[in-house]
Amino acid sequence: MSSLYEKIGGDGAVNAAVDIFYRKVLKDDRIKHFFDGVDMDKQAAKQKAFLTMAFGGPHNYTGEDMRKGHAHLVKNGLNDSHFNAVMENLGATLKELNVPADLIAQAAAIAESTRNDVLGK
Ligand code: HEM
Repeated sequence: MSSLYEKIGGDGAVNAAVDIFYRKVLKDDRIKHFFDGVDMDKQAAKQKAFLTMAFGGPHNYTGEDMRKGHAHLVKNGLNDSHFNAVMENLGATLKELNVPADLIAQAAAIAESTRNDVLGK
């Protein structure tokens, strides 16, 4: 037992979290419009990538990738308030899965570390 990713439950936990997290995001009036026209089924790999990153698991994304991947959203107004909403949904998802609070805080800190890249700052 070492990384946060393993402590949270590895690949199995990511799969469980993906469904709950995206159901929340797509219901959230503050941010759902950013996902208009994004085929969420085809996005399965990307959804998993998001959560794997937040859990500190193995992924191949750099900060530059996050910048490029969200640049079109920033052009459409993506800002801190939307980032905060995603963080809220992430925390609520992990809580629902009974992830201990200290691990939720660690996942939040990792997701938070991508803020400037995601928002193109
Ligand atoms: C918490 C930090 C975030 C992380 C770690 C993250 C991670 C990712 C990753 C890994 C992808 C896939 C990139 C690719 O392979 O092309 C992605 C795509 C996407 N993200 Fe994020 N993201 C974050 C924040 C946000 C926020 C705040 C929003 C909007 C409210 C958002 C909306 C999207 C959308 C709509 C896509 C799909 C873009 C497309 O394919 O057109 N993300 N994100």
